[in-house]
Amino acid sequence: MDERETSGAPGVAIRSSHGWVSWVSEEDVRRVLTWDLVLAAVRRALEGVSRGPNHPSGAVQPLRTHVPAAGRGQMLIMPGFVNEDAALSTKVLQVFPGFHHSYIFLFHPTEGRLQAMIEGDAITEMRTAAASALATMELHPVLESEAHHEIVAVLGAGKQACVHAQVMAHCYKGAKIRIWARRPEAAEALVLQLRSEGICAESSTTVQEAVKDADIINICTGAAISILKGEWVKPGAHVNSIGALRPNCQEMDEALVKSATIYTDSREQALAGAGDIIKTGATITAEIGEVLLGQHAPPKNCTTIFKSLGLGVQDSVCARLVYDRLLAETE
Ligand SMILES: NC(=O)C1=CN([C@@H]2O[C@H](COP(=O)(O)OP(=O)(O)OC[C@H]3O[C@@H](n4cnc5c(N)ncnc54)[C@H](O)[C@@H]3O)[C@@H](O)[C@H]2O)C=CC1
Ligand SMILES: O=C(O)C1=NCCCC1
Repeated sequence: MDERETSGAPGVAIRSSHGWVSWVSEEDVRRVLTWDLVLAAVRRALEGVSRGPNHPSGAVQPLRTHVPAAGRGQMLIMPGFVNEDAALSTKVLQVFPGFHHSYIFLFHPTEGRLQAMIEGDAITEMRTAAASALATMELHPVLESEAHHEIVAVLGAGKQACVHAQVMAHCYKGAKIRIWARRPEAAEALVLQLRSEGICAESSTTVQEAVKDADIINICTGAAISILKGEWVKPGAHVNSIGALRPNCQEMDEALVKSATIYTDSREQALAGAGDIIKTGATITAEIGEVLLGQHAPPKNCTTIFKSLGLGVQDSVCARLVYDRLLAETE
């Protein structure tokens, strides 16, 4: 009999001395994940972080470890456990010149054995954008008026910019997306891709033009110094800030950070790594999980910032989701 038939493991099954382990490709991840599934899973992860490790629906979220490697690269290690989802994993992210990829190792939550090795880039993209979308919907709820279509600025034209535009269009029907990128041709290419997906998108030539009157701003670049000034941002707008993830980096100017109410995915991770908060001495009002749980009511009509650090628990719930959906396909 073909060993694959006997393994019961989804994806490409590899026999280890501790049982079958699945190798799950990027293609399979993209095939089984939908925005609604990822939004729901990331919500449970964020709530779990804010509930803490001792709650029955809590999560365990250690700090990310950075391992500088010989030469010019580094390895980032991102573990996480979400009890509600039986999701225990570690993401290993390789950041080397010309090579920037991640792998998620998913473990059986009670037996400890390795269940799957999953290519991690698609999960990283979708769960990061989902966290931003969840924060945005809490802090900048969809307006009742059907006449109002949110203006959404996206700074950057890379992987995160693309998924942020897509998830914003998914959550805010009729949203008008504006893309700014350092290279205008990259912004144009993303605009064409989004339009081909039925999303209303246009490019802007400057950051200031992109964010003018915008209701929602997504900073999705590799910038290490501030590219967004407070004076350009409409009072009451919401900003998702997902980059500048080192204590000495910044992507928003002090005026913006100081004028806004600030939320994060993890207080602990933000105080360890978010230069926008560390360098400005800004106060974190609440974790977004506390808002999702109804433990904190966001103020109305204030400018808000979601400082996203990226958490291993977000990867864990998505990895579990992918594995379970692939398993269901084999049954
Ligand atoms: N918070 C989170 O959970 C996560 C955050 N990130 C962060 O998101 C950011 C974007 O990541 P990806 O889209 O995967 O990268 P990418 O390489 O696909 O795209 C980066 C974009 O930023 C632009 N860029 C680079 N330096 C710039 C600068 N100084 N000024 C303006 N634009 C600049 C590039 O031209 C490109 O358009 C990075 O800062 C990354 O560290 C990525 C994954 C998760
Ligand atoms: O959360 C992730 O995944 C991250 N990816 C790139 C930079 C650090 C955070």
